[in-house]
Amino acid sequence: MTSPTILQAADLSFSYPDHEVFKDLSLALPAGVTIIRGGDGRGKTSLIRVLVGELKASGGQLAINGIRLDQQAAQYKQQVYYVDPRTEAFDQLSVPEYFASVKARFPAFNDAALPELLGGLSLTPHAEKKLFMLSTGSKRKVYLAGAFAAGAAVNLLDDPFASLDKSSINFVSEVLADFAEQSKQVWVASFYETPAEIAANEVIDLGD
Ligand SMILES: Nc1ncnc2c1ncn2[C@@H]1O[C@H](COP(=O)(O)OP(=O)(O)OP(=O)(O)O)[C@@H](O)[C@H]1O
Repeated sequence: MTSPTILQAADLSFSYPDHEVFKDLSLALPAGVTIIRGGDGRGKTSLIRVLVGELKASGGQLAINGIRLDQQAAQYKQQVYYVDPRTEAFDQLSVPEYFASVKARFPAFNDAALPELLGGLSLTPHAEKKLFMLSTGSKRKVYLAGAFAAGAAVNLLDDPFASLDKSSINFVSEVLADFAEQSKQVWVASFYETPAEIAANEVIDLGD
């Protein structure tokens, strides 16, 4: 039996004013883990931001659980967790305040998972700090922990191993291996090279 599609893209195209990034991309992503693979500048981040609804596609359609971005944008976006890893938007929040903000958006937020997530990502010593006090890697880990707890239907992780220590990479891989087995959430992660640690259900290859 094939799993039902959660995230659907039909003939999706995206261009910056001076060049085309991708054209007529069609996707039918079921629950589990999908990897976007591509070399430098191939469009991984742009594709993620189009799927989130932050960048407007130049053509095509997107739907999550049958809710179309062009018809019900707010309801579509409510189903998506994505944080630009470089954002400074949450810098003035403490780690618990950041998680509270995620919980306010995603009612299925799993508070009970936080201690294990913080431990697995070696964030426990930083658990009360404000985000601006954290290193790039620790901040990225807070956003990853937020994703893992949020319970969103679609989760987009841009280069999730970047700036992470080996033990956190192993932990993220284990968490994603668990999410590969469930039936309600799509996990899309972009990488320069498909990592051996991650068994993806689907791969979107943007080339080198
Ligand atoms: N705001 C922008 N305006 C114009 N071109 C852009 C813009 N942002 C990115 N680009 C270009 O679009 C292409 C795709 O960029 P994107 O960041 O999506 O690729 P990527 O695969 O995520 O790259 P990397 O792995 O280097 O982060 C690149 O050629 C990039 O230089």
